[in-house]
Amino acid sequence: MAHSEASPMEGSNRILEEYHINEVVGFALPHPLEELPPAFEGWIRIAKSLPELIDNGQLREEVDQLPTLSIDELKGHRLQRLAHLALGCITMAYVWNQRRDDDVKEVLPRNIAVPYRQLSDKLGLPPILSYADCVLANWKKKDPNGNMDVLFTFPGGDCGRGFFLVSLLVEIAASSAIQAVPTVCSAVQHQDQKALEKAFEAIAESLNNARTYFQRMQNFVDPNQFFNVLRIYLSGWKNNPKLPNGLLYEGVSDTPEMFAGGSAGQSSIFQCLDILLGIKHSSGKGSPAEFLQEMREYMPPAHRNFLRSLESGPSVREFVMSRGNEDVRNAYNNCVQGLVSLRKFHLEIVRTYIVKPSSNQQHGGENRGTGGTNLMEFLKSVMKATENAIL
Ligand code: HEM
Ligand SMILES: N#Cc1ccc(NC(=O)NCc2cnc3scc(C#CC4CC4)n23)cc1
Repeated sequence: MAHSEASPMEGSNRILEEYHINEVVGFALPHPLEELPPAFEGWIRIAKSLPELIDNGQLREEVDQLPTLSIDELKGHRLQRLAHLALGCITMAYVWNQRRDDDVKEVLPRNIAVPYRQLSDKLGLPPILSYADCVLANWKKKDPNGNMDVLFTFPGGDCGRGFFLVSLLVEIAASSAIQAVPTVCSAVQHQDQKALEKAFEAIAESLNNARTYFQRMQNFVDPNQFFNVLRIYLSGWKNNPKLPNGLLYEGVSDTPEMFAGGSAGQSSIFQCLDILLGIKHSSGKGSPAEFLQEMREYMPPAHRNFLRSLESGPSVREFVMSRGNEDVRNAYNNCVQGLVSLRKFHLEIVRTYIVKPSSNQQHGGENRGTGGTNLMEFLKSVMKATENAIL
């Protein structure tokens, strides 16, 4: 990671800003916009009404009647992120509609496919709803005392709101761990044991705090609504038997294309901490490491580059193992333990929200993760690899 000569804290803020990482909300988009220019009101109107339009069977008709708009008027990162989020939500609703297997659309009409691909290319994001869209950019301050709400959601009652907002709160709580990353790198570079111990302590505290937000999921999200409704709208068209060839983006390409469904493997927080702490996931064909690497392509480019820059720096873990004093080793282990306990709790959540509801289904089929892997094996492997990093 590039180092500035300024003081570690000032330098670290400047380094993080360069990678579009905010000191308050971390990888989340600070102050997302809520409105598009008047010409685009149709996109916002439809995206804001997906549950109603799907329920009364009007969604696809409304989308088909949209004019094909030029995105030239959509200036600036925030406006483009809002438009990308709105079109992502409309795309998922248009493809999956009322969730019946015989009701899937294999062609996305040109009036949204063309601007959606143009915005995706501008932003370096995939033309499918991603974590960067519906968690990191899908929020607003509801009132002056800081209550938040989502901008868009899907059928399933308050399930989408709870799922996206709790994830955002975890991201924001864990952002103070990211603030400490440049300080860790600088302390290793200067072999400053005390500074390194303090930075690790800040990371461990941040992860423990993030876990308390994680626990709110059970208050806000109903497992059956999540599994039977919301999950369908987050599904992608890569290795998905419901869209075996992928989705045809009319007016963009002549052949259908495959893109993976939304995944929190697209969360930069966890991947960043894995890299910093030297946690290696099992690799090889179809492995967790391969899946997580692929999910980086679905992140905003600046965040993808931050992870790459972190990977190219000196190994923090090597330094702790070879030169760290006992306090540094303990502080390092507390950070790893913080990630282990988050991932153990997450496994419990997945049992409640996926394994149990899916066993209530007739076919009781294998729980497919995004990207077609068996998700429990994936998550257990990721948790075990974290546990194995304890010194
Ligand atoms: C109802 C709640 C949740 C369910 C059912 C759930 C389910 C899953 C599943 C199935 C995966 C496997 C990969 C994928 O398909 O994305 C996954 C991965 C992941 N989830 Fe969740 N999740 C939930 C809540 C959360 C929350 C609140 C967070 C915190 C931001 C989170 C963070 C992650 C991360 C970081 C991964 C990638 C694997 C890892 O780094 O451990 N999840 N989750
Ligand atoms: N059966 C089944 C089955 C059920 C769920 C999944 N995967 C899944 O929901 N991934 C997303 C995810 C995981 N953890 C978290 S926190 C925030 C998000 C999000 C998001 C938006 C979509 C981008 N996520 C796989 C299989």
